[in-house]
Amino acid sequence: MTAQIINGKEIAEKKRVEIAEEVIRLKNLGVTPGLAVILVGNNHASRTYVRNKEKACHELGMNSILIEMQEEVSEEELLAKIAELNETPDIHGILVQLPLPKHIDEKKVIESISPSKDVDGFHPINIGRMMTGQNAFLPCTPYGIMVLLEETGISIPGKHVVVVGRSNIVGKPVGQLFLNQDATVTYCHSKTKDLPLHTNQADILVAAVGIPNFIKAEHVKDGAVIIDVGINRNEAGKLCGDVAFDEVAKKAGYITPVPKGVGPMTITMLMYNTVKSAAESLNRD
Ligand SMILES: NC(=O)C1=CN([C@@H]2O[C@H](COP(=O)(O)OP(=O)(O)OC[C@H]3O[C@@H](n4cnc5c(N)ncnc54)[C@H](OP(=O)(O)O)[C@@H]3O)[C@@H](O)[C@H]2O)C=CC1
Ligand SMILES: Nc1nc(=O)c2c([nH]1)NC[C@@H]1CN(c3ccc(C(=O)N[C@@H](CCC(=O)O)C(=O)O)cc3)C=[N+]21
Repeated sequence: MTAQIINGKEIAEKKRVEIAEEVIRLKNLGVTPGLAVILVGNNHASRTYVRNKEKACHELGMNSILIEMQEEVSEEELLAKIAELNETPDIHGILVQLPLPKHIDEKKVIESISPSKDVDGFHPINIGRMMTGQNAFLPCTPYGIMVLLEETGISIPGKHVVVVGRSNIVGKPVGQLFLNQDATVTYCHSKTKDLPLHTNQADILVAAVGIPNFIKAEHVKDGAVIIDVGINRNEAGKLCGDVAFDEVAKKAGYITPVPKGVGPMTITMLMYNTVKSAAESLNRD
C-alpha cells in the first residue's frame, strides 16, 4: 500500500475561507476580531511561528498585535501586560508563545489569561470544559488534527487511537478529543515498555514526540492513519516530523507530511478560536 497524503495546507486554506466569511459578518456587526501574541526572548523558531500567525490574521482581515519582551523580563511585568490585555475590549485572544524563559512560571502565566480570551485552550478552565464536553476553546493543534480527519472523511468512533507523547499542549488533549468522539485511546510516553507492541495496534497513530524520524515502518500497522505532529530539524538542518516519512508512507493508509501537514492547521484553529471569542464577546454585551 502507498499512503494517501493528507494535505494540511489545502485543508487549512479551505477552513480559512470559512473563517474569513465569519470575520466579515462580525465586522458588519462592528467587531473586528483581534489577537495579541506575546513573545518573550529571541527564539528563532518561535519567531517564524509568530510571523505566520500575524500573516494569517492580516489575510483574514483580523487585527493582530505583537508584544515583544526581553528574555530577562520579570514575571511580574509579563503578568501585568496580560492583566492589561484581559481588560482591552479590542483584544479577543491572548497567546503567550511557549516555552518561556526558566525564571518565569509557565503555569502561573497561563492561569493569568482570562479563560474567555485563552484562544490556545491552555487554561485549566478550558481544559476542564473540554474534558467534560462543555463549550470551550479547544487547543489548536489537537483541534486541527480532528478537522484534518473530518475533512479527509476518516471516521473515528470505535477506532483504536495510539498517541505517542503526553504533553499538556498536544499529546494529552488530542487523546481527550479522540475519546470525546468515541475512539479507544492509548497513551505512550518515555516510560512505555515495548512501544511497537502498542503502536502496531493503532488504526490512527499520532506522533507528538519531538524526535526526528522516531516512528518507523516497524511501529505501524498496514493501512493505518499516521498523524505527524513533530516539527524538528534533522542533521542537515531541514524541517522534518517525528515520522520516517518515506518508509512509513509505503505501509500506511493515510499520512500527514511535514511541513504542510498539522502545522498550518494549528494556525488556522488559532484564527478560528479568536473569531469565536469575538463572536462570544458580542453575546456578552
Ligand atoms: N505542528 C504543530 O502545530 C506543533 C508541533 N509541535 C511539535 O510536536 C512535537 C512534540 O511537542 P510537545 O508535545 O510540545 O513536546 P514535549 O517535549 O513536551 O513532549 C514530548 C513527549 O514525547 C514523549 N517521549 C519522549 N521520548 C520518547 C520516547 N523515546 N518514547 C516515547 N515517548 C517519548 C515524552 O514523554 P514523557 O512525558 O515521559 O517525558 C513527552 O510526553 C515537537 O516536535 C514540537 O515541535 C508542538 C506544538 C504544535
Ligand atoms: N502558546 C503557544 N501556542 C502554540 O500554538 C505554540 C506555541 N506556544 N509554541 C510553539 C508551538 C509550535 N507551533 C507551530 C505552529 C505552526 C507551525 C507551522 O505553521 N508549520 C508549518 C511550516 C513551519 C516552517 O516552515 O517552519 C508547517 O508545518 O507546514 C508549526 C508549529 C505552535 N506552537
